[in-house]
Amino acid sequence: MKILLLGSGELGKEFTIAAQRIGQIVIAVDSYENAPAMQVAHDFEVINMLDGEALDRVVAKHKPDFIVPEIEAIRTERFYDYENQGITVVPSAKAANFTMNRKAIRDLASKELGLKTANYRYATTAEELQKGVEAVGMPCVVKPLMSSSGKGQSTIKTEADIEKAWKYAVEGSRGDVVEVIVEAFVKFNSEITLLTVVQNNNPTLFCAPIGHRQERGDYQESWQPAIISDKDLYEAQDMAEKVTEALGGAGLFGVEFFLTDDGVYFSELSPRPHDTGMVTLAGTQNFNEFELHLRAILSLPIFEITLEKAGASAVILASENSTNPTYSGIEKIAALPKTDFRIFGKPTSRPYRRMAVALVSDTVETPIEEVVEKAKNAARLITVHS
Ligand SMILES: Nc1ncnc2c1ncn2[C@@H]1O[C@H](COP(=O)(O)OP(=O)(O)OP(=O)(O)O)[C@@H](O)[C@H]1O
Ligand SMILES: NCC(=O)N[C@@H]1O[C@H](COP(=O)([O-])[O-])[C@@H](O)[C@H]1O
Ligand SMILES: [Mg+2]
Repeated sequence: MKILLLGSGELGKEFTIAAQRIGQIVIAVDSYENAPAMQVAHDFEVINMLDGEALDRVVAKHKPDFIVPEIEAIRTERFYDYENQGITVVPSAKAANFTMNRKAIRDLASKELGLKTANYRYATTAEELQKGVEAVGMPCVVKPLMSSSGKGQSTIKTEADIEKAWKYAVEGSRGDVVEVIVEAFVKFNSEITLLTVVQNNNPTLFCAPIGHRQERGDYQESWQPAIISDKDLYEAQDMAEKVTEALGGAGLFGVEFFLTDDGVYFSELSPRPHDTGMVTLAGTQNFNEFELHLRAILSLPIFEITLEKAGASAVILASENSTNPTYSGIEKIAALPKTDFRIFGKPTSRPYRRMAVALVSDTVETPIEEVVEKAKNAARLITVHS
């Protein structure tokens, strides 16, 4: 089968490797040359994926069987057309289109499906944001409707923050829409990603929940399994099933939840492998999240997902701009037991750009905090130089 991968970062690279291993053809697309997945794909294209005509050209040229989005910033409206042409858009044109825009997915989850979410409003001007803040109360979180990895996201604690939050969100917005969502701050005890695998002819399966910690809206460490109550787990699974069913198609979704004293809140979801799911690269499961995504897409039956180990991942970020990033400390991390790492091979760095990840695993009985601590210490051994 021929797969057109739209987005070629670290997640796409691992997906491509999984696909290559079982003889699939991958054409990797991104906005810059030598992106991680391009380094391991059969062929590549460099285009602006928000440009519908450029997308049409690439689709017409390669005639893929599958289109697999790897990022959100894509002219996803075109996907409905590709579906009509007989191409399978993963997981579905609707899933990719709805999750690209926080408004579409939030209204679907909250209004249509009745899932519990933070109270929220939308705003297209600083004045509307002021009204939104009054409605949801402070503290609250502001995010551009189109952004990811925490870009343009900030927390409003006092009146004085409103104007700043508006400007920051508009600057951090990636699409052509100048609109933000303002959400009540959820005082969560922890947050999880529930990797949910929707299969074409078989039941939906759930991975063991993944816990994670975020800074600046971007993940720093993730671990599996997250220790949560059965009640919270069933609530999360039920919500994940409802939202993935409404979006349609087959594939792996990363469904994000906040766990609070008054139950589970739905946050958002990725209709594709999730960054926090990189912990599965530590060998925590019989199949990692990329293999699961691939199998579900190809309609290869997945009999079960088993938790084989406890694991943790910790990110390794760049601190400076560079067009030739290099790495030190690899021999140190390599010397550690039960430890592995990935260097993504990004051709350039900028402050806070995720360049690599440390992976640690241990027996399922090991206290998960210990595994996380080891992953953090391992990550500190690698330095990105400019
Ligand atoms: N309403 C909220 N209350 C409390 N914390 C929040 C809220 N919204 C977001 N956060 C924090 O910010 C993080 C990032 O938010 P969110 O997942 O919405 O951003 P994102 O830009 O879509 O990130 P990604 O694309 O990496 O998933 C959350 O995981 C959580 O830690
Ligand atoms: N939270 C979404 C996420 O983790 N996406 C992953 O990061 C890449 C972009 O990285 P970059 O900004 O360093 O190019 C994306 O291509 C994807 O692999
Ligand atoms: Mg998120």
